Amino acid sequence: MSAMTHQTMPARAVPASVPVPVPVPVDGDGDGAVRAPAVAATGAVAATADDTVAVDNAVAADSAVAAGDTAAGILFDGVAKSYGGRLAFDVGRLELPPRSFTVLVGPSGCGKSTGLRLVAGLETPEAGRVVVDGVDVTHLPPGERGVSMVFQDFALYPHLTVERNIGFGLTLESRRRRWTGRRHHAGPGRAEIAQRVTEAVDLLRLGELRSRRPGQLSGGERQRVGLARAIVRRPAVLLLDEPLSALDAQLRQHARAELVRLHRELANTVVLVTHDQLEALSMGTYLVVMNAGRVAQAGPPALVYHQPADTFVATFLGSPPMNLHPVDVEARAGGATLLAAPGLRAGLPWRVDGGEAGATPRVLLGWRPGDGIAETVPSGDGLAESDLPEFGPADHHLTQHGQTSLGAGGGAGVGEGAGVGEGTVARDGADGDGDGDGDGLTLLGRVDIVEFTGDAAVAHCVSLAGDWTVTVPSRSAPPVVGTWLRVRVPVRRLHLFDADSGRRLPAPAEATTPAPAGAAGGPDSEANSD
Ligand SMILES: Nc1ncnc2c1ncn2[C@@H]1O[C@H](COP(=O)(O)OP(=O)(O)OP(=O)(O)O)[C@@H](O)[C@H]1O
Repeated sequence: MSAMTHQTMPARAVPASVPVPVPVPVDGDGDGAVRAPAVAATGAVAATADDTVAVDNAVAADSAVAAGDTAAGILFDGVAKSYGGRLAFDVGRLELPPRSFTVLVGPSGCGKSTGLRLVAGLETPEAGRVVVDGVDVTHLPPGERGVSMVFQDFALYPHLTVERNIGFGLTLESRRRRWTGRRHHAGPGRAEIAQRVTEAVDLLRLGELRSRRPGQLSGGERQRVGLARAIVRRPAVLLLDEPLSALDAQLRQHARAELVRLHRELANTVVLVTHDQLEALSMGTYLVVMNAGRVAQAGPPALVYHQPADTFVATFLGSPPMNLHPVDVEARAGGATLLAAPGLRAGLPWRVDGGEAGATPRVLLGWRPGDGIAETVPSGDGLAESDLPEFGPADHHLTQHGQTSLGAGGGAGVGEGAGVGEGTVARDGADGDGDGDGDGLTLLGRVDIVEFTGDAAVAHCVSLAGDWTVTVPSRSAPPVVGTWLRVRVPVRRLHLFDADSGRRLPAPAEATTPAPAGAAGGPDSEANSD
């Protein structure tokens, strides 16, 4: 990840590994003659005598969009970018909604930063178009795209006060226009710069720090200055490349809330890159999960969490990750299905089939650790598959002879009841509450490890159906290593995937639920229609 802050960016690609200080003047004539302040070993920008560099050309203020006109959506249309013959970014079609807080998430090296750099103009794609606010910006210089970018460590000028750091880009802008004789479109004057800096200072609550230098600021304060420097340009699109990664856990949590608030106040489009799935789920209004340069799934975070398009998304989002079990599929009377594996039974009130091919698919059954309702089984020794209830209407009540409930899971998932809502994912049987009519999963396992996480205990269990984890709220008695647990999961919290392709096998209720606008699904969907 590059170490630096907000852009006026160089028109040429800057290697990701080279920290680029800010603001970097636009190399408008394309000769590469952009000089930037030296970067100290720490990643902070060192002062140089000539950090206001002579440059030419049209500059960012031309494209800085007025605050009231910042509804810029972003479209990747058949965009491909490779390095050394290896595709780093390969997206058929992906639309990031205007005014969204979009989060790009995925494992290291999956192409998140490349996507951001393609929007910023720091990279040029080999194929396809990047469209910002309806304008094809693929071949526009960075400074003419109406975007600002904040990098990982906010690299501030150590010799300048907070106030001057924030206003630096605008001052540079103003001088540059004088030098290049572009008086027909004057840069911001002193009064305007002062006013815009004051606005940014107020927005980021930096009033008391205006006269301090970066060395006198905490990490969180430096982050706010970095953001102020980006937003002072009033960008239609604000690109954030892991800006929180340098902060400690407490500051990071605070900074997340600040970013969400900032987005609300600016009402612009924000795109944040992170590899932190908690950040991805909690901050964004739109989520793009990437894998190996491609979009695995895009949509509102709650939808992506509750209806993951494939096993990659299912296991990448959520901590601990979703449990997956290979199961046998058996059709039952009345259009129902029994899923079975050693020590595991699940009844579904719908038929699982292989679509037009008609073949029974090989299936992976998934459930989230927070969705399981765990019960200890005191007479656990010697428990076996025969202890599982038979599939059928009378077999779903598991509270028998002295079993101890370890808490009510089944519905503690992220986004519960929000956005996607019960209606879109519910697929219960007749009683609609997910635990009736013999439906849902019952699974036996022996507790191997217990992790205390504060709010809960996570029991790692071994079973004939594979290893799995279940989360038990801390108000319940914690599971004990070596004992047996029986876990029940309501049918509406079960996930099915094709064992060969890994793709989701949607429940009937999902198939009839209209997807929210722009909520592209998995690899089959528009998001990767190429
Ligand atoms: N300038 C470059 N030259 C060569 N390869 C590059 C360059 N920039 C990125 N890559 C490669 O492209 C792929 C995608 O990189 P990218 O930085 O977009 O990933 P990322 O998802 O942001 O990763 P991380 O979370 O680790 O920052 C990686 O395999 C990376 O090694």
